Amino acid sequence: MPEFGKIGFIGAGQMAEALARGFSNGKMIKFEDVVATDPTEARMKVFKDLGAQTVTDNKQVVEKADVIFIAVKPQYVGVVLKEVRSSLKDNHTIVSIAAGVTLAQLKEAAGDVRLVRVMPNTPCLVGETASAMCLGPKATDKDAEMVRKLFSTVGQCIQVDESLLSAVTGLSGSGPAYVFLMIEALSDGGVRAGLPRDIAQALAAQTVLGSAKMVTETGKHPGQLKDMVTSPAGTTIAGVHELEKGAFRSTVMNAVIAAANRANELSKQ
Ligand SMILES: NC(=O)C1=CN([C@@H]2O[C@H](COP(=O)(O)OP(=O)(O)OC[C@H]3O[C@@H](n4cnc5c(N)ncnc54)[C@H](OP(=O)(O)O)[C@@H]3O)[C@@H](O)[C@H]2O)C=CC1
Ligand SMILES: O=C(O)[C@@H]1CCC=N1
Repeated sequence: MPEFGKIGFIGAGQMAEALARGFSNGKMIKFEDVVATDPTEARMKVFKDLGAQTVTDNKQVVEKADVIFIAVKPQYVGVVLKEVRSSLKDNHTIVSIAAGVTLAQLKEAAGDVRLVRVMPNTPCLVGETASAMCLGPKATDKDAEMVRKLFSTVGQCIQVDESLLSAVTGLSGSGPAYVFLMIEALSDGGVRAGLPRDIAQALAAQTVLGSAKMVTETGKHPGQLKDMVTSPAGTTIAGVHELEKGAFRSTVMNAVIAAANRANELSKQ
């Protein structure tokens, strides 16, 4: 019996694939212990080609798996859980990654089963996810330990109160998209200044990676690290001044808040 039993994915889209590949790269699971389902044949093929078992009925995932990831869009979570409710047993742990769908809504649809909410992000594909989880009333310490262990192999997983999960969604759930925009914009800037595209993109990505590492490894405040780059009357302050004119920091803050608000709206649908 594998450590986590069989892992099921209801919904085999982008995030399910990122998780499954990440868990497999982190040697937490083998694809032969994964069972997945999705209405889109092309998505089933992705999982089949990776070595997972694919089934055509959501109930079959529940019958075959012990840990079941609900990885459909938020508006379908209730429908999917009601569909499989009668097949859920004591051995099952349900892990929903859907933005905005609350533990109370999950319980209403699935019944009083062991529920965990996780908000991951796509960098789990490269072992660098920033994720947060919260536990439903029936989830056990073992469930918490299992989910933490799974997600810790693909990055970080912190336990938070459910009231913070929309803020987590706005920051780290959606955050990779903001960072990708930043990398694209840095590359475009480099191209505008005369660099070939491939060199610009490599420099932009490595600059973001190295800067993030300086924050995590030195523990210094980002403002202090910014000051270390910024020579008096130098080049950097000229660039920083342009960003401040464009309200860079408040725009990024507003992006996080807009995404968190959207997660709260999804809870009300
Ligand atoms: N993408 C991300 O970065 C993150 C996503 N999430 C959450 O993950 C969930 C999935 O998002 P994402 O992977 O991006 O979305 P995708 O659309 O890529 O994946 C969802 C998949 O579920 C399938 N699906 C739809 N209805 C059903 C059903 N009744 N039974 C089984 N499968 C079904 C969809 O098929 P079809 O296309 O045919 O409808 C689709 O392939 C969402 O709830 C999102 O909030 C959380 C964190 C990060
Ligand atoms: O865009 C979304 O709704 C999902 C949730 C967090 C990241 N992607």
